[in-house]
Amino acid sequence: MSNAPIAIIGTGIAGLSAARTLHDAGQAVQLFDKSRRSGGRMASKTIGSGTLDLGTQYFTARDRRFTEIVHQWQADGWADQWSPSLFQSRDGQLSPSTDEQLRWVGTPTMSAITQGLLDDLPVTFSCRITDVFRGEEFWTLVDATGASHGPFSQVIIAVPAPQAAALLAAAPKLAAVAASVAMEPTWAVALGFATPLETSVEGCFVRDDALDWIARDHSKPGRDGSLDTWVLHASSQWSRQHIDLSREAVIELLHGAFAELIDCVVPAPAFTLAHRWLYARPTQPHEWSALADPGLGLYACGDWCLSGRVEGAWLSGQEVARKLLENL
Ligand SMILES: Cc1cc2nc3c(=O)[nH]c(=O)nc-3n(C[C@H](O)[C@H](O)[C@H](O)COP(=O)(O)OP(=O)(O)OC[C@H]3O[C@@H](n4cnc5c(N)ncnc54)[C@H](O)[C@@H]3O)c2cc1C
Ligand SMILES: NC(=O)C1=CC=CN([C@@H]2O[C@H](COP(=O)(O)OP(=O)(O)OC[C@H]3O[C@@H](n4cnc5c(N)ncnc54)[C@H](OP(=O)(O)O)[C@@H]3O)[C@@H](O)[C@H]2O)C1
Repeated sequence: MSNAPIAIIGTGIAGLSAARTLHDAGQAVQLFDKSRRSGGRMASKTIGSGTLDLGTQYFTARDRRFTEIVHQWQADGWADQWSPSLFQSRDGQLSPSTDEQLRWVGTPTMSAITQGLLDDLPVTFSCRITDVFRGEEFWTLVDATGASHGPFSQVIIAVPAPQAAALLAAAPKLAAVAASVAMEPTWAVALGFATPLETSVEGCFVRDDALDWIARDHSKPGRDGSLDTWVLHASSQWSRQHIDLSREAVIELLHGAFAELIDCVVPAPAFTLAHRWLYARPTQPHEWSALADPGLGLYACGDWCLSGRVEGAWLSGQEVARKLLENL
């Protein structure tokens, strides 16, 4: 066994789930991410004195192992339950839609969970990996500036499937599996109101043309900030149809759909923001858990290997770590 560390590309929940387990098993890891901080689709956006969850809104825990770790995160102060006043909207009709489902969020921000998992593990941010190749014994990564990183004993690719396919070129079978996964986009819009809206809605499953989900971000536990903040998610279909629209136009259209849906007066927002998630969710769940070529030392994990949700991403990271340790 070599002393070279294991490279992990991606500091979303899947990459960090794997990283933490490998580190706890005594393996040296080195993480890379193209963003400036961890979280990926669980990232939080800082707005003045507050933050917003533009991606993941909440997560559920159905698997026993994930339920246990979520309770650990709660004990660590990284996560808490969110019990919004839930509604649904169908054919323009808004109605209460209470249920018994436990829903969790990171506290005080969604990214607290990945920040907690990352802790002091070695990481290089703002580093987009473009090439992953193997020499006689070790792996080398090349980033978008042309700089090389390595040597590494093994590589885990923990990025959305369409981005993983390119990085898996050294293992054509794994690359083909990743390339077969279609992922849908989501346009997200945040609105901040100086005066709280006069509605009891805190979360709403929407089945209309444009919107898919709205949430009163401010109602989540631990959120600060002076504005009454809302996050609106467009449906996959609407997002695909409007993929190249300007941010301003998307804000105007989704703000309009929100004002029609909600049961109160909607004044002009004091603050607006739009974000386009190109690879928001796989079109369908899979049962791969994780991809592995142990002979080469190349692995892949991510939500797209399982349920397309936070729980699936974390479980996929666990599985990739298990497979890698088993083959050392
Ligand atoms: C709008 C939206 C709403 C959602 N809502 C929910 C929800 O309510 N509940 C739920 O359970 N799930 C939800 N999800 C899904 C959930 O966010 C994902 O399943 C989960 O976060 C995926 O984690 P991951 O680690 O697999 O991938 P990611 O979080 O995408 O992490 C991949 C990381 O890899 C980095 N990366 C990519 N390419 C490179 C490269 N070439 N070099 C270096 N770094 C790279 C990225 O910057 C990113 O940090 C939502 C997703 C979106 C987009
Ligand atoms: N926008 C994106 O890009 C997304 C990517 C990935 C996931 N997204 C959403 O995350 C939610 C996670 O699903 P899950 O963990 O299974 O949460 P649930 O709350 O259980 O929701 C699943 C699904 O069930 C319907 N639903 C649940 N509770 C209610 C309720 N009280 N009233 C009405 N409907 C409810 C709802 O789907 P429908 O098709 O039945 O409307 C929920 O979506 C999940 O919301 C993903 O969409 C987004």
